[in-house]
Amino acid sequence: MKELEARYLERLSQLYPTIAKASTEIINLQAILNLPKGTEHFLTDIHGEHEAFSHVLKNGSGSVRRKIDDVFGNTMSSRDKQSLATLIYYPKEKMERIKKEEENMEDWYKITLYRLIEVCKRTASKYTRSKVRKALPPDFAYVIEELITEKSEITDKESYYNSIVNTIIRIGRAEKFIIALSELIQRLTVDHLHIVGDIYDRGPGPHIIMDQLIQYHSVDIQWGNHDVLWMGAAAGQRGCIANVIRICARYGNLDILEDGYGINLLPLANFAMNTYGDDPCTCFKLRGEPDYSPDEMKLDVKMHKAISVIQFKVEGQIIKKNPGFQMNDRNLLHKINFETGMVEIDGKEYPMLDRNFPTVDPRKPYALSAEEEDIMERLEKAFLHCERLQRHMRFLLNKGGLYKVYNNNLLYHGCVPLTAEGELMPVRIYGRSYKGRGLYEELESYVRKGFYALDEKEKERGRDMMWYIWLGEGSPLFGKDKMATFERYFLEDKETHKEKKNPYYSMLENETVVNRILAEFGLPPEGTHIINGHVPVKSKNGENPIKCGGKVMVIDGGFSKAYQKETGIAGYTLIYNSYGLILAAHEPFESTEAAIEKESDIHSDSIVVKRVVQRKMVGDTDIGRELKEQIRDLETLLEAYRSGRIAERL
Ligand SMILES: O=P(O)(O)OC[C@H]1O[C@](O)(COP(=O)(O)O)[C@@H](O)[C@@H]1O
Ligand SMILES: [Mn+2]
Repeated sequence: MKELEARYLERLSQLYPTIAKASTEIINLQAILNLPKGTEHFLTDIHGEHEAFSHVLKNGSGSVRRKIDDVFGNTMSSRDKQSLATLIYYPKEKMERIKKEEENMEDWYKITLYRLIEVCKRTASKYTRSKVRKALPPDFAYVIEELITEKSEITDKESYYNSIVNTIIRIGRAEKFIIALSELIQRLTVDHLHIVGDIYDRGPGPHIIMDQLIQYHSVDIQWGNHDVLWMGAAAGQRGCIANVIRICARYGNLDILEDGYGINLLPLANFAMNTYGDDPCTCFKLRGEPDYSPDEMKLDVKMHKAISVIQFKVEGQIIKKNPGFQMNDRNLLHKINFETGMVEIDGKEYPMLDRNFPTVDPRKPYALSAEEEDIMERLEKAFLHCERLQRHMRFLLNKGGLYKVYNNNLLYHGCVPLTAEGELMPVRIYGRSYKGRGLYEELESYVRKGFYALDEKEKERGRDMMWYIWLGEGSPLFGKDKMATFERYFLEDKETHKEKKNPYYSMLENETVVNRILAEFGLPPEGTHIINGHVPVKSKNGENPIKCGGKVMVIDGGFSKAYQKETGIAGYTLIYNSYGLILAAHEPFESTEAAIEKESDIHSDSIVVKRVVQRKMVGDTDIGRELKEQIRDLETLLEAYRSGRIAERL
């Protein structure tokens, strides 16, 4: 041990070779510990709605607006504040409009620059100089630093300031400078972003969201069931591929695959036209309001049906291959009587709403036809070899996981599967039983194996496990007894469509249970929270996202347009700044266009869930803990220098 410590100190002394250098670093780190904690932003269930996502990212769920309020208080009208906020969110677009209306642009530039610099000063004051410097846009780094740093030596600050601003305007750089300042404010307002799952499916732009996340300065992701579905598809798992395409078809979003990811769907389209040419495919009507011509609509519903039938077949094969999944009862194709058009489910007979299954051989209902097989082979290759998709999935793998413990909060997308008694529910994974945190970790390791395992068998298990995570009863990301896709397409009886939620969801007011979950993940019962998404909060029915006196927050972002329309669901996002936790309730997002034009902000209401007694500092956070460790190590090094154990490297 002593030897290890000596070696470690030697290494450290290479980085801090003198007493002076080690001391400076200790002082710097100590200074960081005493700064206010950075703002964390939590978003979930974005479901491909890239415009709404982008807006919430820009407004920091109300954080930018709060900064403006802090700086200008009563000295600015609410309208002006909103205009300034909109400018900060959409500087380029907003200025285009202003230029058309404003008569004296020079005055406008002056006032605006002054205002932006004030907001910028306030947002930057929470951080060290070095951190702010790293965030500065290179073109304006020097001048911004000048403007946002207090200059006690300069007595006539106003004229110093004015001369800089006048020069910027005179040489025609005002617009670029306004854009740079606005983006800097956005960048500094939120220090770290958490995405609590479900970036993909239902909306039109998940690939755009992924690109934005890759650019974002600091983010972690807790995978949602839809994200793992896409990961499985990218890994070449056929059940996942079929589901991904089915959901894209269902929402009129096949463009995501064709244009976004360059996956060729022509073979599927041809096959669908040939096979279901005269079939009205009434069970496969689209959801949402895709911008389609009647012909496009016709083609899409046929593709929707074609891929759904393929899905039921390949899923049947996966279920047979993996008896451990215990999903035999989800295999329903062999329960259809193709002559009478009845299907038997749980001992009851139901009439099928669709009776046209030209590719299903009643003797071998789960076998793909030769054409279907050919399509799946091509799709598998296309998913595996799509560069953009693979890049997006690698990002999910690198920045994400199934859960995260961060600054005393436990984050996951769905739930921790529980028994009816509120105990951790054991789930069998390839012959062994896991629960709670162990279950999470085992499943996550299989997801990674699905991409990286050398052993082909393990890799295949990993891939199949991704499909299971999407819809399995024991999946913490799904948290329901079954996914009733078959019933929802083919049976009229709504009772059969019901998917029963895991007992977890009805026990969130039970403090003993909640503490049990927290303890399972190594967290104490006090000062900690569970943050999850996945279940839309039906505010119309009086549902509340805050449970267990504020210990649990279910913050489905409610971004999904199709869901908003049907149930009046409100979305929630969460902010955790140095003063506490703030829940933001959102109204439906109309469009980026409206946000700029009408200056409407979808963030409507802020509910303070928890206000800390003492402002939280970096020293109180996880990073603070690491910094304190570094300080301790450096102090040991200092001691070694001073006692002569290690010589300075002068
Ligand atoms: O309404 P849709 O898009 O058909 O999806 C319904 C399906 O989505 C699920 O709710 C899963 O998606 P979520 O993770 O967004 O809840 C299934 O349980 C359900 O069968
Ligand atoms: Mn989900």
